[in-house]
Amino acid sequence: MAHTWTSEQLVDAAAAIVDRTRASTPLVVQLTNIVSANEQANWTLAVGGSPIMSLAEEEQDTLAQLTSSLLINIGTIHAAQRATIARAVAAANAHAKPVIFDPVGVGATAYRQEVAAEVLGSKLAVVTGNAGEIAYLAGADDSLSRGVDSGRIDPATAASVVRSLATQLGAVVVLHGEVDYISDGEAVAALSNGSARLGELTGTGCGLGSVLGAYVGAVGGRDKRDVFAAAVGAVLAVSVAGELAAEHAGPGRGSYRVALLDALGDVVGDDLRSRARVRLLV
Ligand SMILES: Nc1ncnc2c1ncn2[C@@H]1O[C@H](COP(=O)(O)OP(=O)(O)O)[C@@H](O)[C@H]1O
Ligand SMILES: Cc1ncsc1CCOP(=O)(O)O
Repeated sequence: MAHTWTSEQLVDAAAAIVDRTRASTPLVVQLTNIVSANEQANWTLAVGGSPIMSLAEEEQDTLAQLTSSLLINIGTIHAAQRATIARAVAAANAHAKPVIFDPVGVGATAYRQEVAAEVLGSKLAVVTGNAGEIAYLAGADDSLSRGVDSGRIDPATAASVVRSLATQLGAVVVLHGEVDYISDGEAVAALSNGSARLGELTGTGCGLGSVLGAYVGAVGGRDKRDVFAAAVGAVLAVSVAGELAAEHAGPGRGSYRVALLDALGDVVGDDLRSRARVRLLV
């Protein structure tokens, strides 16, 4: 079925979600890695969400009832977390809470691939990753996957990979990088905001996962059109904050990291309306 978005409508819907999230404070349960967790909690707060990081399998049923969304990130996956993830995803599905999955480094090891396959067997609202991670899940090209950093991907391949993976999973798929590609299986949006300085920091892709958690939590996750707009909003919020931070920060990466958090805390819908560079490819 053909979608009915224009790029202006999509940016406007995304901008409204940025503002709505600040008014609604969605709770985002996050099972994530030990590298990025603190940054992710702060990014969630910065965009108006409420983070709770969790490690215990025993509390997942209760958290699933309370939460607006669940973020799963396998960046430092281990056996106990694997069991916790299985319980959390099952509980979120049972309570119809949207699940965002970030398969960090999935191309790197067979163990990550086993865990990712388990998560992909559940109902997911959004799958988000860099070119290597998304290409691996789509079965596109092994050579793109290397550790937790992005591989290069050409635009036509990126567009077709996100669309086919979105159709296959029944989820919105985000491929982030210098240009970001987002699809709900029908539309494919290419977003070219951002700053090369985002590449100076680890955990920006993970932080994007937390922003996705907040925005998808704010819209509820039932309507694919809303989830698509929320995903576009999350990528734009991070990318536009990345641009604003680059305009103010000192030359060191520590300064950029702080300026980025500040900018993310200040981003409002009108910043997206004035700065978004969004093209609908399909
Ligand atoms: N060279 C770049 N130019 C513009 N935006 C970028 C660039 N690299 C990354 N981004 C933005 O940074 C955010 C995080 O993406 P990325 O750097 O791919 O994450 P990761 O930490 O997984 O490598 C995304 O919103 C993306 O749009
Ligand atoms: C360095 C590292 N190692 C395991 S998880 C992680 C952080 C990855 O963050 P991102 O996926 O945002 O680059």
